[in-house]
Amino acid sequence: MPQEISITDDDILYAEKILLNGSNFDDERRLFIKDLGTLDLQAVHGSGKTTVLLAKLLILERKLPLDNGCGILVISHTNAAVDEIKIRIQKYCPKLFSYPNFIGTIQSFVDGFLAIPYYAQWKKHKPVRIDNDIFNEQFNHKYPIKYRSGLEHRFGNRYSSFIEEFTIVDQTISHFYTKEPIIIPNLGVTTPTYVNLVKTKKELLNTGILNFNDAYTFAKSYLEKHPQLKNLLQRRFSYVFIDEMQDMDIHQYNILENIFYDNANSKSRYQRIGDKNQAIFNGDIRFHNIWVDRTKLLTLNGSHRLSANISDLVNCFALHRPDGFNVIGLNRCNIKLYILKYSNETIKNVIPEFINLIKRIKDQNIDFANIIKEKNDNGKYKYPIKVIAWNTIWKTEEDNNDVDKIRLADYIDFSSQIHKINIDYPNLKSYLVFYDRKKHTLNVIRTSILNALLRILRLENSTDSKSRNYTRNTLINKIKEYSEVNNIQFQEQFSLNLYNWSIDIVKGRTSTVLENIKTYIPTFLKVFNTQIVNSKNFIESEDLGEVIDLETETPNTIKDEDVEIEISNVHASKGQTHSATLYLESYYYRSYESERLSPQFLGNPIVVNNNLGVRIKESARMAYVGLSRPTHLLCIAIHEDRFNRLFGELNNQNDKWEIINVQ
Ligand SMILES: Nc1ncnc2c1ncn2[C@@H]1O[C@H](COP(=O)(O)OP(=O)(O)OP(=O)(O)O)[C@@H](O)[C@H]1O
Repeated sequence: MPQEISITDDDILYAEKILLNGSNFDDERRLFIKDLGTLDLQAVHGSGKTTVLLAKLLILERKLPLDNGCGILVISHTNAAVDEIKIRIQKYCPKLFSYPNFIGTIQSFVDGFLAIPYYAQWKKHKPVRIDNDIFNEQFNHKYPIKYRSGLEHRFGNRYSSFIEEFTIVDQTISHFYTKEPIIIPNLGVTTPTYVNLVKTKKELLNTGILNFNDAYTFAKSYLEKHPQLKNLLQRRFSYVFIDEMQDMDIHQYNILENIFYDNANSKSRYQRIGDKNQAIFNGDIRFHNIWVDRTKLLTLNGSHRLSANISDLVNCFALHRPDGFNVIGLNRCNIKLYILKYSNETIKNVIPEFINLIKRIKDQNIDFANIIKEKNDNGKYKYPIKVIAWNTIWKTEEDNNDVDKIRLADYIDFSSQIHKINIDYPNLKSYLVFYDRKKHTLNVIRTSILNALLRILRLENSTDSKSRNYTRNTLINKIKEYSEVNNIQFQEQFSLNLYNWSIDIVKGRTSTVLENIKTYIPTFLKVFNTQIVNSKNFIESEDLGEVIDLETETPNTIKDEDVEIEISNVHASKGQTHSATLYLESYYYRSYESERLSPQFLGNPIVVNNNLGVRIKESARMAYVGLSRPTHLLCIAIHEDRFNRLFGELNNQNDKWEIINVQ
């Protein structure tokens, strides 16, 4: 059994002083902080679940070292979440952040404690790399292109995930974790495509070029072959805390469960913390059924972040609604909820109107005026003002005139916001690596790829007299014309490629994209009656040379007098606390959040049953996360057509909402 530790009121007072700016933990939160047994904590948005975990860790630091060399394990999903823990408490916790304790991502835990030792035992050397990018680059390099094109054709968008999700079990292509055979339609196991797939994967495994999923394959095998390992890990880590549990994928969930719960036989105390309603990363609708609550389930219900107005609204979007579900907004701010009603003509005035509103409210509300100014030790705003949207995918030039597919880019003229990006990099790869990573839209990547294609055209100086003078727009027009003249779907495929490449780069699959673009270039050049001659070095060279590091450039912000706002997407705002948030409705799969969720905006809690569509569920989760960020001011931008059609019953006589017509 782990060493018994008791947490006193004095310990809690110590944590409050560091974390709470004069406030206190109430009984519900003290109950969790004091409890070191195996349990789940389901905590609603803004209830302070990160804060109570930090309190517990600050207190445990005072009790370290544990007896018998045992340690504490803290796991989160992303590096950003781990960094957040470090930023907030590392300076108070020198012991917690060193051996035998471990604080890191689920991937770093699995790599370090399971996959690498097992691989080293098997091969007598450590893996060369565990990294999707390098794996994909090497895979595409080794797997003959003639077979790859056939597979890409079969899998379409899913090709990259397929390459990362398979392993070899007895010469059979199988799922990396379940080890079940993967049936590839119309592909026999004796075909060269299949045989070479097996051969290439084996070669990479033997050399030690692994992807992230391979680490789970090895981890699982290690645990199966050495059952005593589980015991060793349980002894090593007496207390295990998993933050943002709802974001774990099923294989991550299972491996943790197997080691640290061990069918209730574990020596470790295992605490899982999260909010099922905020699962927007794994995108897995089944996840609600995967995370099975522990017998001991603690909850944090009140939201310290939200006011009653905001909380009452956000409650309506919660898909996971245990009996009596109701998030109480504990923040006493009484600012109304705002709708900014815009038209096609006034859409670009939505953000300026939001800025005006902030200025007005700050003149009337001293608390708001103070909170928007507050800064952290690192000089950044503690509670930033943000504009967020779900669909931040850049429109292609072709659908620019389609006013009914509104996305983030329609609300703001990015060309005036984005600083000059170098458009003359030394080689194709640089265009894929040095796009502006601070921007959360795909547009910057798409633009960078188009710039690279223009550069190739310039280098080729083809017989098409315009080649040297194309701009991104005229290039797209030329492709459109080519499709029409030849009566083929070239333009559609070109747009789809740009979209898929941009998405894959965001996901870190730069090497795969580079290979895909290289393969596509001859087809692209045919449009201009030319082929690769002068651009060969530009396409092949991979030396990134001395290029400015765009990571250090300023993020996407707009400053108007003393109001600074940041533009971002809903995913990136996860876990954040804003002082004011403007949520821009956006088009996704044939409709808008304001359409799919209009009953919820009007105050009706969502009813979860088997008839509830997948897109409605997705939209509800997105709205739940996005709308639950601000402490004070929540604005939602809705088009007047949708407002008039669906929100007619809201008007300014309402004591909760205020509707502003954007002029
Ligand atoms: N006990 C408390 N008293 C007062 N304020 C608190 C308390 N706990 C947390 N807060 C404040 O409430 C806000 C939200 O806290 P925190 O980020 O820990 O919540 P969370 O549950 O992790 O949020 P989410 O899951 O929605 O991202 C922060 O500004 C935090 O400082």
